Amino acid sequence: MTQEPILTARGLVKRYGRVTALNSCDFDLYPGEILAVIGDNGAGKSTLIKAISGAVVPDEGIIELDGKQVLFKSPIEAREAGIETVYQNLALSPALSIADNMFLGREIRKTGFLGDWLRMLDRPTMEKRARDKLTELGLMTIQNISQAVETLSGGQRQGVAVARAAAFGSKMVIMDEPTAALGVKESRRVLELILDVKKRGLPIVLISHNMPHVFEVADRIHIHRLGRRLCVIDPKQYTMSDAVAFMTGAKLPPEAALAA
Ligand SMILES: Nc1ncnc2c1ncn2[C@@H]1O[C@H](COP(=O)(O)OP(=O)(O)OP(=O)(O)O)[C@@H](O)[C@H]1O
Repeated sequence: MTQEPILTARGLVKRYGRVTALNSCDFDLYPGEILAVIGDNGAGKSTLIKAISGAVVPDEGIIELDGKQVLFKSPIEAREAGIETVYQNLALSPALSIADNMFLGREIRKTGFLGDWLRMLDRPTMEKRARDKLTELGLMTIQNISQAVETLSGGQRQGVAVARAAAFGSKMVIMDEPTAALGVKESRRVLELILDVKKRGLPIVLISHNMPHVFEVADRIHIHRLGRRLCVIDPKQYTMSDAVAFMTGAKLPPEAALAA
C-alpha cells in the first residue's frame, strides 16, 4: 500500500481480569477500502473494534487517526472525530421515526430563542437531511421519513443505521455483523449499501462471520487470532477455506501475508 492509513493501531492490549482480549494487536485501515475483520469466537474482534470506537479504553498501545495520536474515552469522542459504528443491536429507537433516529443524540435545534432556550427541534431540516441521505443511498423508495422504525423490516432498519453512520462518519464506518440477523434478500441489499458507502469514499471496517459476504465485498481481510492480528490477506489470492484454516490455526499463513 502506497497511501498512508486513515487509522493505525500498534500494540493494543486489553485485559479483563485474567483474560487478555487484545494481546499487542496491530491494525491498519486505508482510505477508500473495505477491510473485513474475521476470527474465531473469542479471538478479540469486538474488543479491537471497541478500542477503536471508544467503547473500551486499551490498557496499552497507540491509535493514530490521520497521523495524529488519539485516545478516545467514550464512543461520543470517537464519533466527534468522525468514526461511526453500526452495532449489532443497531441502537435505534423503535418508536421514533426514521428522521428522529437518524439524528438521535445530535438533534438539530431551531435557531434563536426557540432552540437555545426551549430546546425546540428543527424537524423540517432534520427530515430534509434524512431524506437527502436516504435518497443518496437509494433507500427512499421504501421509506416514508416520518414512519416509526418499528414498522420497518430488519433490512430496512439496518439501512437506516447504515445511512446514519454514512451521514455522520467523516473518517470511517465500522459495521459489526451487519447481515447476521437478515434473510438472503435483505443481506444482499445491505451488502449493496456497504459498497455504495465505499463508492462515496468512506472506508469501512466490516466484522463478519459470513465468509461469502466477506469474500464478496472486502478489499483486504484482517485475520484475528488469539487477541492479535495474525495476517492480512487479499481475498483474490486466497480461498475461503484458506482463510478459515489461518483463523483456526489449522494452517500457517505465508510470510507475505504476515508482513502485510
Ligand atoms: N466485558 C468483558 N469482561 C470480561 N471478559 C471479556 C469482556 N469482553 C470480552 N471478554 C473476553 O475477551 C475475549 C475476547 O472477546 P471478544 O468479544 O473481543 O471476541 P470476539 O472475537 O469478538 O468473539 P465473537 O466472535 O464470539 O463475538 C473473550 O475471551 C471474552 O470472553
